[in-house]
Amino acid sequence: MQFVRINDVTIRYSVTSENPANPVLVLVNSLGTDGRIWHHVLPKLSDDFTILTYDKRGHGLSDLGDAPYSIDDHVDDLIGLLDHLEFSRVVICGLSVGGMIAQRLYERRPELLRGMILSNTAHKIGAREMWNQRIAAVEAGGIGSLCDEIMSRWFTSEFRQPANPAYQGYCNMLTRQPLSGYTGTCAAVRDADFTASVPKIAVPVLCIAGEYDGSTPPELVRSLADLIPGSQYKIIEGAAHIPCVEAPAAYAAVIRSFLFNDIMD
Ligand SMILES: O=C(O)CC1=CCC(=O)O1
Repeated sequence: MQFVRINDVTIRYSVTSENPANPVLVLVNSLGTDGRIWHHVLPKLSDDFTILTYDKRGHGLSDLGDAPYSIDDHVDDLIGLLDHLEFSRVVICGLSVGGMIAQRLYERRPELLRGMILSNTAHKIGAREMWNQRIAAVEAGGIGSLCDEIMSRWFTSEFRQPANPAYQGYCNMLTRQPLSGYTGTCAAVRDADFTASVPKIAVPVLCIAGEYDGSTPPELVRSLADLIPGSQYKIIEGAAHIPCVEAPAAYAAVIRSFLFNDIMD
């Protein structure tokens, strides 16, 4: 685990097995989570890829910075982190708002990317009013007041059992995120719309949906894939919004297949 100061914000990051011969895969976490969501996926991919994970600003051990944020604030941090590590021509895998960060990174700095995995995400997620209501509810009652509702979209009912300690752990992860980091990123998602820019993406793209995803349902992810020429679309069965937690083997397998068949020469 390492830390770097970027744009006056301390960012926590981690890089696996830095073998210069391996392609770099950058994993970008979702709203209300931090880089630990990738824990079960890393061992399945790290023999063949150098993997960068980090905590977006306002999440995990990274600083808050000045909330609310825009997607560009998150993209500035990621560009700073890639520059710091001297990584370029990476494959990015962004989950949910992480996928929006990926879409905007491509728009701003396409030369940094050789491929994209847009996971449980879309060109536009949710209506402005929905995000404003969520921000107001969290400001009034804390993130915990929405925990059950949010978890019902993140995980299947099989996972959401009180006897499942992992379920409790991810509730803790959500509710322990800094309030303004969470609401600040809600504002970034609210204000983002990449409908016009994603048809211009000209690197290989894999769009991943979770069968039971209540936040970015399969038909929404499919509509993103339909906008991107030549993109692939895969559904992870038996998972919801966070398949890297609920179905890490299936998730790593579709990523591996895409990387080996469509990215690496
Ligand atoms: O918490 C949610 O509703 C799901 C979500 C939307 C954007 C994101 O990153 O997560």
